[in-house]
Amino acid sequence: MAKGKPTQAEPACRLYLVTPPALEPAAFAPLLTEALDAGDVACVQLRLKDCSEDDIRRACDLLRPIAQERDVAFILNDHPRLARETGCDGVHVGQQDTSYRDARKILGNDAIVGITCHDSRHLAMIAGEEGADYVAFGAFFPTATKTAEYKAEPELLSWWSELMEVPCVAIGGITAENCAPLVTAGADFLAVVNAVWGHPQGPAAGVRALNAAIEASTGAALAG
Ligand SMILES: Cc1ncc(COP(=O)(O)OP(=O)(O)O)c(N)n1
Ligand SMILES: Cc1ncsc1CCOP(=O)(O)O
Ligand SMILES: [Mg+2]
Repeated sequence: MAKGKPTQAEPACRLYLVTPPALEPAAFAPLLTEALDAGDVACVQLRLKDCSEDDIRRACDLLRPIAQERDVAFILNDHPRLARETGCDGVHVGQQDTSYRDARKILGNDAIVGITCHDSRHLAMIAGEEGADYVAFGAFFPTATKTAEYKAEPELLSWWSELMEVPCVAIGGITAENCAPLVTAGADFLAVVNAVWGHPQGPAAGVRALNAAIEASTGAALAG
């Protein structure tokens, strides 16, 4: 994930993979490799919940090179200090986490800092003005991965992308079957957990299905 909007050489909407909330790094490494070798992925977010800092460090040390060797940005959820310490490309922080300002102070200007904005134009405007590298909206669809308290609509993506340069990420229950309205509305990135790691034919099939759906929706949007 380069900082800023995708260039003309890049697809208009790209995949943003978020890891399952619990994983065993050595067992997960081949799955991550399989997913990243299956097609275009802009970014991987390591999102481990209920883990010690040492567990997160160990996971970063093993998984970060797999992404970075493939020019895929590796972003850590929730922990800006650990992100800096372990050589991640950036951090994702939510409204209850470290503030944007502190995360930026910890990581410096070259790092990617993304912010959860739920379904809120107001939160997104603040994040954009403060200098966030992307704003994340969701949940767009029902999800079993996280208890989602907010429900976002595709119009939020079209409003944002028509008005703002800062890229927007859509998250929450996104699958190859339901993603078309989000792509058409202007999502720069689709963030997914279960559609890839829970795909019945494995993560490579998940990445291929999502990229095919993104391409089909982008083609349809250009034609229409
Ligand atoms: C890309 C992306 N968008 C939203 C979130 C959610 O962040 P947050 O609200 O801090 O919740 P947790 O993920 O920490 O449970 C995200 N992680 N990534
Ligand atoms: C982290 C997060 N934030 C809002 S929904 C969500 C989980 C998305 O996972 P899935 O793609 O499996 O619905
Ligand atoms: Mg968080």
